[in-house]
Amino acid sequence: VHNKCHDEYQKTADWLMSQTKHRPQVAIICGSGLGMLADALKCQDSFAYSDIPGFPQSTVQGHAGRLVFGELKGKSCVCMQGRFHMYEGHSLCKTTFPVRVFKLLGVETLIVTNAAGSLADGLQPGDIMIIKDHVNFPGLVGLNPLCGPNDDKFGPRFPAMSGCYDKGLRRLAMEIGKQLGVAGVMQEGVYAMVGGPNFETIAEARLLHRLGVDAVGMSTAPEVVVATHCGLRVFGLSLITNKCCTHIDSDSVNHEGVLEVGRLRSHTLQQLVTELISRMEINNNNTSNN
Ligand SMILES: O=P(O)(O)O[C@H]1O[C@H](CO)[C@@H](O)[C@H]1O
Ligand SMILES: Nc1nc2[nH]cnc2c(=O)[nH]1
Repeated sequence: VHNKCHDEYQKTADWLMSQTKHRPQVAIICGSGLGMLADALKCQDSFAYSDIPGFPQSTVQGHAGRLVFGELKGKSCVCMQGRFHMYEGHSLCKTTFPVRVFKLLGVETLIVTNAAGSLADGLQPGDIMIIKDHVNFPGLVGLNPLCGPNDDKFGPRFPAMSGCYDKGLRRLAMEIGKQLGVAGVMQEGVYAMVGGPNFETIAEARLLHRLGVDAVGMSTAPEVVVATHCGLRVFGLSLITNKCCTHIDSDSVNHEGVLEVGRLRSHTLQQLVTELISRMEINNNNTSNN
């Protein structure tokens, strides 16, 4: 466990607030190949992760490594073009570092996106799965970013995780999907995080299928756990980039294919996320700073 102290998050948040006038209400974490979600932001201020004090570095192709602030339909946003994964060798505390920084910046709502493999018969590559719940496999065996001394300033020792994906935002997203004419490729499902970096064996994919998992990836759950712990409202979506290999004659998965599906669906995802942000209500009752 490599816990960070409150001051380290605060230092990064203070530095960012000294560099930009934006005071974001919504944060977006872009999944593999989904960095274009930041392109919709107006009046951008952007920072390379390597220039931000305390920030880890992105090492995965398809994750640019840039934090972008900007306005979207009257709401102030911050967008991570590139996330951190456990398999890159980061501690879970590092992979989730930005989430607590967002909290200190005054963010109320976190939107997490990812690329994921499908285990459900009804989920095809190109489909969008609204995450209704997750199975945090590393977390179940103690690889949890909240391990170690609890920081009561962020949240309780034993936070509830039932209902961590906001029901109202899920409903709103499905409604927007209908209006955009993409409801046919959208459905809710359960996301499971595995450690990676290898894709699943056939036996592992079959096991996940039998456990009721709809889509699998190597991220997201730790970010959502940390966000829920500190009281952020969370919305999550998976872009289904491939079917998991459940038979010896299934097509095998590769990262280039994952990124390609992201490119093909970029426009739809951008529309969906933009509309969601535009129509979500913000309470403005976050008193963590400014
Ligand atoms: O979860 P994101 O970052 O979207 O990326 C997913 O895609 C990569 C594999 O192609 C893995 O990193 C997996 O987690
Ligand atoms: N673990 C895992 N992660 C993914 N990310 C994108 N596709 C996949 C997949 O099939 N399995």
